[in-house]
Amino acid sequence: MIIALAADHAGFALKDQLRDWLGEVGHEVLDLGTNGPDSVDYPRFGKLLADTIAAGKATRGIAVCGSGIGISIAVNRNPACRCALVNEPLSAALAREHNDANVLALGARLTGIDLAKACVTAFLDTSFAGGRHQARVDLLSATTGD
Ligand SMILES: O=C(CO)[C@H](O)[C@H](O)[C@H](O)COP(=O)(O)O
Repeated sequence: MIIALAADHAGFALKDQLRDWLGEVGHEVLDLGTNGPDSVDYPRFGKLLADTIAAGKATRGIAVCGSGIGISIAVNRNPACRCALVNEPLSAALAREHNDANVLALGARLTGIDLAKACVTAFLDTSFAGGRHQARVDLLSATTGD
């Protein structure tokens, strides 16, 4: 499984820590930037991550900005992505189990590295439950949603 990561200037340090840790524990990672503190626009990096998922170049994504809000909105504009903004691991697990989320969003100004790692672990280790949840996820992909 290839995991793509993207962040803005507020999220790049946490993104880099997660990238290095994921690599150390054996995951294949794709770092889409940004790679420094210079101010950038989260919609560009959210779109880059979403396009990467939509193109099949990665099967999971991690998106980081200051709060996680802006970049999660950006990722979710692509219908190929179901991006969940979380700040604790149970939500990360439920995002997989119920929503088949393929992108996790984190807020670097709100979530420290240990909590972020716990969220990422739950996100990567939890399977989609299917069943009644499949029809609901299918509705998310439908044009009108009804
Ligand atoms: O999108 C956000 C807020 O919803 C993110 O937290 C951004 O990282 C933040 O807006 C960036 O703010 P800055 O003052 O330009 O560093």
